[in-house]
Amino acid sequence: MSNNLFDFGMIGLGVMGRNLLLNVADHGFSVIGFDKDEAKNAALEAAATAGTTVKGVPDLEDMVRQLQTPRKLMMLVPAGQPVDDVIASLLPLLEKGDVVIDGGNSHYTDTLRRVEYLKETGINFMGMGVSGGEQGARTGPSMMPGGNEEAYAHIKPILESIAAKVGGVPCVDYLGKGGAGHYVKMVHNGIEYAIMQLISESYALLKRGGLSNQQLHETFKSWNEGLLQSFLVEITADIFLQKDDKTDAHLVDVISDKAGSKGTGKWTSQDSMELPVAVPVIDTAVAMRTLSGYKDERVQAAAIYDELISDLSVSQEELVKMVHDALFFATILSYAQGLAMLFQASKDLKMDIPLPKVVSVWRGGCIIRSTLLETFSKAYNENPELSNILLNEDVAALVKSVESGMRSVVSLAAEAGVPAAGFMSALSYFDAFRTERMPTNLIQAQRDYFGAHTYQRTDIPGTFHTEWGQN
Ligand SMILES: NC(=O)C1=CN([C@@H]2O[C@H](COP(=O)(O)OP(=O)(O)OC[C@H]3O[C@@H](n4cnc5c(N)ncnc54)[C@H](OP(=O)(O)O)[C@@H]3O)[C@@H](O)[C@H]2O)C=CC1
Ligand SMILES: O=C(CO)[C@H](O)[C@H](O)COP(=O)(O)O
Repeated sequence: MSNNLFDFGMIGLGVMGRNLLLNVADHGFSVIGFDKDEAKNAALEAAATAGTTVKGVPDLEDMVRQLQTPRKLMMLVPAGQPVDDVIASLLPLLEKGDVVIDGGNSHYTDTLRRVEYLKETGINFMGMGVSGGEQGARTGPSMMPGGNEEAYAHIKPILESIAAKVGGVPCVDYLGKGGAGHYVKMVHNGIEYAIMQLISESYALLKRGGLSNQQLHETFKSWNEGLLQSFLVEITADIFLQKDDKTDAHLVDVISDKAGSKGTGKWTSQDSMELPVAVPVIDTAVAMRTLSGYKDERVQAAAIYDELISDLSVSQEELVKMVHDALFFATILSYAQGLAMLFQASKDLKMDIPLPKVVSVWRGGCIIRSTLLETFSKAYNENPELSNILLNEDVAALVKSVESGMRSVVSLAAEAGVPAAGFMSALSYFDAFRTERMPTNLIQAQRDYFGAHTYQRTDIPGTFHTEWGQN
């Protein structure tokens, strides 16, 4: 700490802000945090590692005054109005050249608006996705910054030092212009939603097959040692062991089935439709969280319709094998859809998102980290302009190796009445994607029939209209 001035400041000392700031301090930087709640400032200082320089203050102006120039500041506050409020409070306190990073889950259009607005003041505003939750923030998150590349150079040493590392490579990189950082994080969360939905469907099938929580733990644990190795599979294995501290039950069995959401999955779906790019597994995951909230209707429907159509017609051993394959297949499809969306958005929204860097940054620290990302990394390094990873031959080989298990699971779920919308959506997307001629020629005929919307032919160039039904 030189001149008694701090290297880095944080606004918002909640779950993410506190942990990320402590992580920065652990890497030799002097840090100062601001939260109007004095208890949070005290908690920050109390949690600091011995020998590090960490201070919490309840006054924003006081914090800004104690930062080295050009100032390097991050905010980790709830998305939306709080971010605009923080910016408004900061503006009179900052100078040209200062760097302000919004590390929360802001919508990328808000970020774009803020970048443009702050450009006039000479303040470098960057939107950055942070992933890894509480633990990741404390020990090594994955970070997805976008915006002004020159401003990134000022904060790069700090971010690289605190990021998760895979093979010594930090899981942070400059990911494109404007709102690119938050766009990449939004799609990351869309993929997160999709994989979580698929894991929950795997759980439903295995549970219907009679696996106990102990067996579910063992199954997910062994999956995490193979092709399916990932953070989400790893924590799922742990979850099945957790006992409730209020009853004798396993905690998972007493948790309400209404799933929450803060919006990023929905934004991914909404934006995919704007582009447009098809991301049906993500759409399905969003829809299933929504449906989970309609508890009263589901309870009524369960009384009207027989929930248990039939038992599963396979042994537990066969079931575990085929669900494993289906989960692997559909997980690949979830990444494929999200990455295809990034490919298109990068061009259409002029963000120049480098996909090889995106998958590299996702390899460690983040919620969707998995061994599969190594394969995708290789695919994008071979061809950075790959529009869909399903077109890469290594990925195709993996997909083909588990395709039959995927088909068996969809049949089994349909037969037995186990809801598996994510799996079904993944397989249907795949079957459409690998189809040279979809049946959408009929839709074109219908559109032209009722609305004179015209159509193109397969044999003659041009646009055509027919007076239908006259021959
Ligand atoms: N939790 C997670 O796993 C992850 C969260 N994120 C994102 O990071 C951001 C922060 O999340 P998280 O740390 O979990 O949230 P918390 O609610 O734990 O913390 C938010 C902090 O922001 C402060 N704050 C709220 N409004 C303002 C304001 N107007 N001015 C100044 N400070 C304010 C709060 O202060 P106080 O309450 O004292 O007023 C609080 O300390 C969100 O955008 C979230 O979506 C991203 C990745 C993972
Ligand atoms: O960004 C995150 C992880 O990457 C946050 O944990 C986020 O809150 C998850 O989304 P949701 O609350 O909608 O499930």
